[in-house]
Amino acid sequence: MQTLAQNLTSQAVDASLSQLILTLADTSKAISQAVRHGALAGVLGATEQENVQGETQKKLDIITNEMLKDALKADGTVRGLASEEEDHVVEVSETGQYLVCFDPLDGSSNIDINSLVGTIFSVLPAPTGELSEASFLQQGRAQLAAGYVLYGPSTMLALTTGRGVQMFTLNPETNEYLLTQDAVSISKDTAEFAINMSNQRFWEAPMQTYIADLLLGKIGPREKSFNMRWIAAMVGDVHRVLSRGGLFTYPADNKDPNKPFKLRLMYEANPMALLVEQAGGKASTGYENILDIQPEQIHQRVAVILGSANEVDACLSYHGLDYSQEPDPELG
Ligand SMILES: O=P(O)(O)OC[C@H]1O[C@](O)(COP(=O)(O)O)[C@@H](O)[C@@H]1O
Ligand SMILES: [Mg+2]
Ligand SMILES: [Mg+2]
Repeated sequence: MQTLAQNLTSQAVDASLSQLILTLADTSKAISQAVRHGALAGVLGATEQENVQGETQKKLDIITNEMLKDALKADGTVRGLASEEEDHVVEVSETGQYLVCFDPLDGSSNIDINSLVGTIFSVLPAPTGELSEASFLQQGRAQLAAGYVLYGPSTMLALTTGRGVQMFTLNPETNEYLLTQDAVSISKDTAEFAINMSNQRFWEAPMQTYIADLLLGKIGPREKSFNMRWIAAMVGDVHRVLSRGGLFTYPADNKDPNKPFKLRLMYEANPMALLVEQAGGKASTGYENILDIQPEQIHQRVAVILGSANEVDACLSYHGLDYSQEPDPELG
């Protein structure tokens, strides 16, 4: 089995980008250890602090953020970073070529129940000139690499550098990531969906109707039964979608009018959308392709609908969009 380093070489990934990916991977091994020790290391539980988004930070949110920041500062290829747990962008090295956006620990509410959590990252090219928040506001299509590490029964890394999606499993004996799945491909069709059903009454009408039709199963317009899953960690839900297909959505809701969306564009939606597209799936807000969004803020939130291509199309058709048809050449 190929190691991560061998795989990057065989894919002819640029040397400095490979170095950055290996740094992220090495840090995830240390995070995996910290997560694994759990209550033994006293790392569970919340702190008194809130992040810029008003969410109480867990101890592990802060620990993992510091681990990634320290590693990226030492790496030498990074110009700046943006993190869920940092109010502002952080300048790293004047000579760095890359910007890294990350969610150091996704699925924070799962920490204290010993359930799935992960790290999500996105790598963008660093524009020349002074570093500011504006340097980061690039469309998801500009990402040079994206991936996540899932700290589950085994620790797994899913990665894309724009050459499909590869999955690596951390060998606990050698502490090395080994390629366990190449050319990951999401099935076009699925009978499984993931949504937080407790928000149902707050969704927009198209999502209400779409989910109601899924729940009707064989006796409804879809004429097929669907199963539902919800891990409460995007990283776990997207891993399932990449592994066996499915539709994952965190749609717009009006529970809190000041916060219509939950997931963050720069370090949750964009990297996951690139992985999903590279595996043959689709990722949309319901109204536009996630990778085409022009970001306005580093902590901006978006609606997310992603997964098996035909099922995402089915969901979009309820939003008045039909992406499954080829464009009409007559209409130009
Ligand atoms: O609390 P809910 O509605 O189940 O939301 C779960 C969602 O929130 C998140 O946990 C947000 O991520 P963080 O834990 O990094 O804040 C997603 O991973 C997940 O899909
Ligand atoms: Mg998250
Ligand atoms: Mg997080």
